[in-house]
Amino acid sequence: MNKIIIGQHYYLNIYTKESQWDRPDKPADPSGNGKADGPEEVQCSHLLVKHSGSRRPSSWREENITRSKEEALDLVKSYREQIASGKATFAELASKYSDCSSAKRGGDLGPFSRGAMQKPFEQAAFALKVGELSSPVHTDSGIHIIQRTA
Ligand SMILES: O=C(N[C@H](Cc1nc2ccccc2[nH]1)C(=O)O)c1cc2ccccc2s1
Repeated sequence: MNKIIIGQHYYLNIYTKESQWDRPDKPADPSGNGKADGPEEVQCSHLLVKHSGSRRPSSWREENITRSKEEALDLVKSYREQIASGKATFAELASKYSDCSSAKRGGDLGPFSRGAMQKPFEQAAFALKVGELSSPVHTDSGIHIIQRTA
């Protein structure tokens, strides 16, 4: 049976919310990258392909978007392959083909924190490492490829 030691102190890291019995050997890191919950803010670029089921099936490049969801997914996969293989840069393809107005900035959305973007987009973006390319992400806007840049 485990002995219970009445009154033994334990140590709580107020930044990462982690607790331990042993006395910490260095001060807690207050910089918020205690890694317990990931980054507070990320910066991403994205390439959006809208389809007939998109919340707003219109964009700077096409007044009335009629492609099917399946066609949109095929396009997104081909763009992802061109970027991953180095045949084209993210910014080149986003500025040519993204149905988001951020196309004018090579797809750059700027820095954002949680709560700013549609949930599926946020979840994918905050799970990426810097430089990483997402798999296709579905939101009410359409289908996205996301690249975390910071
Ligand atoms: O919501 C926007 N654009 C929508 C399409 C869209 N839907 C999104 C959903 C999640 C993340 C980005 C998204 N962009 C549109 O043009 O119909 C944004 C455009 C821009 C431009 C610059 C910076 C942020 C944003 S967010």
